[in-house]
Amino acid sequence: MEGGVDYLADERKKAEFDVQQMKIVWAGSHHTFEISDRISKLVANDPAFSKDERTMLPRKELFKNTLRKASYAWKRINDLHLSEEEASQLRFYVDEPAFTDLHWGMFIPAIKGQGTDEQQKKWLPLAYKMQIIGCYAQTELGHGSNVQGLETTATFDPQTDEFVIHSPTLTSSKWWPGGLGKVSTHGVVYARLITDGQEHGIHGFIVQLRRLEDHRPLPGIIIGDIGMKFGNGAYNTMDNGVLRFDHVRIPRDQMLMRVSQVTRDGKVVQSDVPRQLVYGTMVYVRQTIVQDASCALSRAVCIATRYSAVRRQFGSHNGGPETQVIDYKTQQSRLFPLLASAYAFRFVGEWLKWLYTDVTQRLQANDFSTLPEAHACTAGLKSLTTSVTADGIEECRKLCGGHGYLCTSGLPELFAVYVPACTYEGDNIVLMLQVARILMKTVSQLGSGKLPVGTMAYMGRIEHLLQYRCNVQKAEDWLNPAIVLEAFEARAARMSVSCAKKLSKFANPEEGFAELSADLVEAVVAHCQLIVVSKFIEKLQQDIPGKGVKQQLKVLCGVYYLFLLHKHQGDFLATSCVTPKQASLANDQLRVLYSQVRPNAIALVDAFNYTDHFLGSILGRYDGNVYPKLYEAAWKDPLNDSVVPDGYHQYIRPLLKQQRSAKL
Ligand SMILES: CCCCCCC/C=C/C(=O)SCCNC(=O)CCNC(=O)[C@H](O)C(C)(C)COP(=O)(O)OP(=O)(O)OC[C@H]1O[C@@H](n2cnc3c(N)ncnc32)[C@H](O)[C@@H]1OP(=O)(O)O
Ligand SMILES: Cc1cc2nc3c(=O)[nH]c(=O)nc-3n(C[C@H](O)[C@H](O)[C@H](O)COP(=O)(O)OP(=O)(O)OC[C@H]3O[C@@H](n4cnc5c(N)ncnc54)[C@H](O)[C@@H]3O)c2cc1C
Repeated sequence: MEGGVDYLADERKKAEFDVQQMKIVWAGSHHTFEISDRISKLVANDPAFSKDERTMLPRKELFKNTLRKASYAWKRINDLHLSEEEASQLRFYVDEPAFTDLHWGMFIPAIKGQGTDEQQKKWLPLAYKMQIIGCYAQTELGHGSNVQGLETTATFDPQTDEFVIHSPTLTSSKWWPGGLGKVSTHGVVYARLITDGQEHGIHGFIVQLRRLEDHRPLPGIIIGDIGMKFGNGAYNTMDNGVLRFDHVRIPRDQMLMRVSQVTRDGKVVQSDVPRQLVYGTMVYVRQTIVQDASCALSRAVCIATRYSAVRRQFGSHNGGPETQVIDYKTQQSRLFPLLASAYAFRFVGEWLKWLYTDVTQRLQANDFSTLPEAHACTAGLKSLTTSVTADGIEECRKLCGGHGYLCTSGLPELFAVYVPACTYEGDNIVLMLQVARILMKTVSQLGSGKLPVGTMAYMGRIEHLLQYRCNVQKAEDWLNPAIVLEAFEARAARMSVSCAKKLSKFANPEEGFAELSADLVEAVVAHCQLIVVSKFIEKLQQDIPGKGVKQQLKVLCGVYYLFLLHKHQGDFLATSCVTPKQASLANDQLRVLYSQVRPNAIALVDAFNYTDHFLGSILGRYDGNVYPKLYEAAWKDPLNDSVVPDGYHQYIRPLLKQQRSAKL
C-alpha cells in the first residue's frame, strides 16, 4: 500500500460480516482458497509477470512477450513441482490469453474425451510434458456454428492405411483456432470422414502441423496468424490461426476413435457411445466458461465498486466533502445487481462443475442418460452468463465515468478480452436455440408419462404452474425463497408453453421454429435465469460458517432475483405470474436490499481476494490511492517521452504558420 495509507479503510470498517470466511465461500473451500491465495501472490510478486505495458506494445513484441511469459510460467511450474491444480491457477493469475489455454483447455480434453485408451496412452504423456503443443482446429472460414457444414475432408486410403486430410475450398480453411497461428505443433482437426466414397460425418483427427526440429510447417500445410483483433493488448496475445491442407497424409490410428472406428479395410464401426460425444470437448469448455464468467464480472465489479467509493461528485454541504458516487441510488441500482450476479454465477458455476463431473463419471460407466441435460445446461448457462458479463463489464466502465475509458482503469482491456466469449464455444444465440429445441421437446412430451428430469423437472408440475397465483401482499414477502422460486418457475413454464402452443399451429415445425426463434430465446433466458436463482437459493440452504456471511449472501441473492424480476417485469406481468402491485412491491424491496448492501460493498469485493496485479487497474487499487497513481501513469505514456511531439515540425508548425499568415 502507498505509504501504508488505506484510503478505503473507513469503508472496510463498515463491513457487517467475516470477510475471511466469505473469501473461503467465494473460493469454494479452504483448500482452493489456500492455493489461489498463495499462487496469486507468487505471480503478483514476480516482475517477470508484469502486465504494465501490455496495451502499448506493437503486436510482434506483445506476442513475443507472451511466449516469454508462457515459457517462464512452465519453468516455474516445474521448478516448484506444482500440482495440476496449482499450475492451472498459475496460468489463470498470469492473466494473458496464450496458446497454453488451448493446449491444456481443449487439445488435451479432446484427446481424453474422444480418444481410445491406447490413443490416450500414446499422446497424453507427450502433451502433459509439452513435448508437443496442440490446438483445437474445428472452425473454418465458411462455417463455425454449423459444425456439420465443415468442409475439410479426411478420406481413408486403404492402400496405405492412411487418411488424406484436405482443404478442398477457400472456405474450408481452418480459421480462428487459438495457438494454431504460430505455436502449435499438433492439432485436433475436425473433418468429414470419407471411406469408400461414403460420408460418415464430422470426426476429430490428430494431425502434426509443424516439424519438431525447426518448427517449419510439414509438407502440404499452409499455416499463419489471422491478424489483429479487437482492442489493445487483449486477445492479441493469442495467435488465432489459418490452416490449409493439400492432401496431407496421417496414419489411420490418428483418428480419435472412441465414438466410431475405421477398420483396416475401411469399414466404419459405431461404438455404443453416442455420436454427440464428438461435441464433448465443447461441453467441457462451456462449463469452464461459466466459471470464468464470475471471475471476469467480479473483476470489473471490484474495480467499479472501489472506485465508486473513492470518487466524489456534487453534494458538498458547508465546504464538507462531496458525496461518494457509490451513495447515489442510481449508481447502486446499476452496480449492486452486477455484484450479486458475480456471486450468483460463482455458485451456478460450482454446481455446473459438479454436474459435469457427474456426467463424465457416468459416461465412463456407459451411462449416457444425463448427456442431454449437460448439453442443455452448459449451452444455456454459457450463453446467459457470458452475455450478462460482457454487458456488465461495459456497465462497470460507464460506472467509472471518464476514467473508466483509460486503459489504466483495466476495464477496456478486460472488455476486449472478454467479449468474444459471447461468440466462441458457440455463438450465444445459436446455443440458446439448442436449449429451445430441448425445452420444446420437453413440453411436447408432457402428458406422455415421461417425466422431465434435472433442471427441467419443474415442468413436471405444469398443471400447477399454469394455475399458479402469486400471493405476495407486502414487500418483505419477496424475501421468501419458496415464493420467488414458484414465480420464476411459473414464468419460465408459461413462456415455454406459450411458444409450444404457437409452434403447434405451424404445419412445418422447422418453419415455425424459425419464425418464433426470438420468442424461443426469451423463453430460454427465463429458464436459465430460473436455474441460476434456484442454485443460489440452494447454496443458502448449506451450512455457511462465519459471522454474517450467510446473511450477506441472502441479501445478494435477493438483489439478484428481485433485479431480474424488475428488469423482466414485462414477462412476469404478461404471463400473469405477478400483478402490477406485486411487481411494484418487488422493486420496493429491492431498494431496501440496496441499502443493506451499501455498507458491505467494499468488503464484498475484497472477498474476491484479487491482487492489484491481477486486477490491473489503478481505479480498483486495494488502497484506493487513485489520483496520484493516475497522474503518475499518464507521464509514462510513450507520447509524453518528449515535450514537443514527433511530427511537430512536419505537421503542426506549418499549420500554425499558415494560420498566422492568413490573419496577416
Ligand atoms: C479453457 C479454454 C479457453 C477457452 C478459449 C476459447 C477458445 C474457443 C474455442 C472454440 O470456439 S472451439 C469451436 C466451438 N464451436 C462451437 O461451439 C460450434 C457451435 N455449434 C455446435 O455446437 C453445433 O454445431 C450445434 C449448434 C449444436 C448444431 O449441431 P448439429 O447440427 O450437429 O446438431 P443438431 O442436429 O442441432 O443436434 C443433434 C442432437 O445432438 C444434440 N447435441 C448437440 N450438441 C451437443 C453437445 N455438445 N453435447 C451433447 N448433445 C448435443 C442435440 O441436442 C440433438 O439432440 P436430439 O434432439 O437428437 O436428442
Ligand atoms: C476469439 C476467438 C477464439 C476462437 N477460438 C477457436 C478455437 O480455438 N478453435 C475453433 O475451432 N474455433 C475457434 N473460434 C471460432 C468460434 O468457435 C466461432 O466463431 C463461433 O462458434 C461462432 O461461429 P461463426 O463464427 O460461424 O458465427 P456465425 O454462425 O457465422 O454467426 C454470425 C451470426 O449469425 C447468427 N446465426 C448463425 N446461425 C444461426 C441460426 N441457426 N439461427 C439464428 N442465428 C444464427 C449468429 O447468432 C450471429 O449473429 C474462436 C472465435 C473467436 C472469436
